[in-house]
Amino acid sequence: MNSLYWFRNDLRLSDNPGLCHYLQSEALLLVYIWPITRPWCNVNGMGKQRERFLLESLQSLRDELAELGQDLLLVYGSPELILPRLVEDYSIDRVGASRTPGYYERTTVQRLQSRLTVPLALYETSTLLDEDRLPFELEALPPHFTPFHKRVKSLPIPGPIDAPAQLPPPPAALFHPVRDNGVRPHTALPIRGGSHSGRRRLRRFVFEQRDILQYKQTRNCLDPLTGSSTLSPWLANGCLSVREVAAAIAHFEHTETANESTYWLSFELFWREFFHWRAYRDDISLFKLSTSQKNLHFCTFEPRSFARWCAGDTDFPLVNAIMQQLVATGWCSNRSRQIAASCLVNDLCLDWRYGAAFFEKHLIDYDVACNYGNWQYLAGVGADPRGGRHFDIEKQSRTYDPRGTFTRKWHGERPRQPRFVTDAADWPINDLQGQDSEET
Ligand SMILES: Cc1cc2nc3c(=O)[nH]c(=O)nc-3n(C[C@H](O)[C@H](O)[C@H](O)COP(=O)(O)OP(=O)(O)OC[C@H]3O[C@@H](n4cnc5c(N)ncnc54)[C@H](O)[C@@H]3O)c2cc1C
Repeated sequence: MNSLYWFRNDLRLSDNPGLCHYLQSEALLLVYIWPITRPWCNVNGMGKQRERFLLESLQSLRDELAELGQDLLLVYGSPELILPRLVEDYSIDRVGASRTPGYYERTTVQRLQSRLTVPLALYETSTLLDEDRLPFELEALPPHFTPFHKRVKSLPIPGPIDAPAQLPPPPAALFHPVRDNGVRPHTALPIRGGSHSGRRRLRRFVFEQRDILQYKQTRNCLDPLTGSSTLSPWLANGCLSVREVAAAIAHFEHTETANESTYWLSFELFWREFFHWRAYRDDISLFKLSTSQKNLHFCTFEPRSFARWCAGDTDFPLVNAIMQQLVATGWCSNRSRQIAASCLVNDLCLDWRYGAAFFEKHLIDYDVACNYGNWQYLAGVGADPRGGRHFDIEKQSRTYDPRGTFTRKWHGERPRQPRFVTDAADWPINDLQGQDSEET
């Protein structure tokens, strides 16, 4: 039997339950389809750092596959057009892929299913628990994190499965090298995509430097690699599985020590879990401005405010520094994301989705469920029982950047600008007043 496995957000060999279903095939075609980024909320394309991290993750997967005599076919286009063609060209009998949240992702799979002449199976590869292990139907998912966590926190999490020792050979196909986009990691975040780097970071954070023991105290640090785990880029691209991270924490707690911090890191993994299941359940409403009459979100779209926020040129030096860090490195801390998001929603009164789209473009850890779920939460239209969070940016600066080191490092101080500017050429006020008008 010939099989095709379509890698999506599961760019790894170890703990990949989807791939494991195809080890007995006669020939196995492994495919990755470059994500199509659609223009949305004045944002288009993928940021250079996000693209770089993804390309490195693909190269690393390809290197791992080469050791097992396999390769990865990297293609560009729509899955629903590409995969049926590959099925025909390579006489494929069955197709497998990981299940991923997201409305476009789901509708793409639906269209693909209607075009394929062979069965398509989807596997859960990105959550701690499988859907059939949840103690409720997805439709009855608790509305907020706390009741969700109470119901799932004691359930056994399946251990990660080993990488296959062998893979069936690929069919005779033309495999192209993974391109290099010429971008290097920023010196402030010198990390690379791929399972090897992800596992190294996990080992260091948990077992070697044992930073996990102070995580609860340091997690709000604005710099990467020194406060929080900074595992998100590998988790989001699937270079690391969330079960591998959970297993490493459990092993550390079992063999070394458990404290509030080790508990807190697992706790954060459940936030990720919650947002993933919410994204599956909420589908397209994850992208709606407001999800009910109760949480109608009043906002405007003032292009200049949005442009200033994106460029890190607002009247809030800390927000400017965060935005500079985000674009330069592709990452910013959870605290920074909350501050920047609150600024966009509450101080600039913009539609939260514009901010989410900008994050989507740049984050090397972009994850549709975590990004849109957290933005909804911040804007008070999602899973937050308190409804909307307005951060006092001055207070946040005093607490999290008391000496202004972070703000200076990322050039957050900008000359203040008038709140509204009117270009006399576009809006000749003097004309309206009947002064200085030129006869035409
Ligand atoms: C507006 C906004 C947008 C966000 N967008 C994303 C995104 O696109 N991708 C993404 O992975 N995370 C997102 N987050 C969640 C969180 O900010 C990042 O997961 C975290 O900053 C990653 O750094 P870390 O790995 O050092 O996290 P740690 O604090 O070390 O946490 C460990 C892991 O737990 C998970 N986690 C932690 N906090 C959250 C959270 N609030 N929600 C969901 N999962 C969490 C992540 O997988 C993270 O890697 C967003 C948060 C906000 C407020």
